[in-house]
Amino acid sequence: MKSIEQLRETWRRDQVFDFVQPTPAFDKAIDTSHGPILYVEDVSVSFDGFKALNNLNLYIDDGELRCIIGPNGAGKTTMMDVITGKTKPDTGSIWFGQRIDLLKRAEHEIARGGIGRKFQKPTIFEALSVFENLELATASNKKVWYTLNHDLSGEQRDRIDEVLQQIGLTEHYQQEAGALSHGQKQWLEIGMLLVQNPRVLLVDEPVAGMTGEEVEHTAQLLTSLAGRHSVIVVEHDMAFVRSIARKVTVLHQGSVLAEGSMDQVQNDPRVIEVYLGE
Ligand SMILES: Nc1ncnc2c1ncn2[C@@H]1O[C@H](COP(=O)(O)OP(=O)(O)OP(=O)(O)O)[C@@H](O)[C@H]1O
Repeated sequence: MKSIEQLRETWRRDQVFDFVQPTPAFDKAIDTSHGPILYVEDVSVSFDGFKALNNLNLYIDDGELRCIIGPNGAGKTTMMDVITGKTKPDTGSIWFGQRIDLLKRAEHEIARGGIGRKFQKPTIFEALSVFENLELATASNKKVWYTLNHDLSGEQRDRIDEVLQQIGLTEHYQQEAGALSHGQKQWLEIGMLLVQNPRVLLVDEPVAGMTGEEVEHTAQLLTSLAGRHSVIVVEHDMAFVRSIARKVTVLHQGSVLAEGSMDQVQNDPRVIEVYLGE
């Protein structure tokens, strides 16, 4: 008969109870060989008969930085809600690469599977240090059981150091998060997503309330993330969008009204009409 010690060695918690099974990583299944990492096709969402999304079609290429603009009520938030699984559309399909059907996945699976979302209001732990916040965010990755029961691995520590550099908070790593400036809190929250190595990052109004210097830093940060991640930025601040934009999508009444460079969309008569009529 095996001793308790021997049993412990062979016992795998994640194989005992279904409910502690870690979410399977999507990584290997994400097929971007045709270019896009996200396919949003013919997606409609109605609230009490009102169409917040109306046959929306949107394709995001792997590694691109896309800005999404549009007047109030255009459907930008609802678009992020359907991609992240918060809202299930009435019709249409959403694929992560060519093989993962996001409509069959729950919100937490999508988050852990590689689609990170940064809400407007930071949700950092104010009483913890910058480093501890990043450490906790690391723990919510796919190996959650492992991470909660072990010290950080060298690889995780290296990733946190790398992210601290990216978000410009290396010198503040011991500082209490609550004492950071508004901009630094926003970067920390982006960092908390980055330590989980998301393939896609959705960022909602990242520069609202920031100082000019903070806006500039945020522009550098988001542009530096493209390539390794696909970044979707929803923003009202046109000067900021202009400073980072490669391709811009204009939403209006739940559909794509125009798409192209910032100059192209700003000179599009349909876009001008929609914004002037706001
Ligand atoms: N849960 C809901 N119930 C009812 N109506 C909703 C709901 N969520 C959104 N809507 C409506 O759907 C439309 C699109 O809303 P959405 O928040 O997606 O637009 P938005 O482009 O993000 O706007 P804003 O720029 O003002 O944040 C709006 O008219 C909104 O009132």
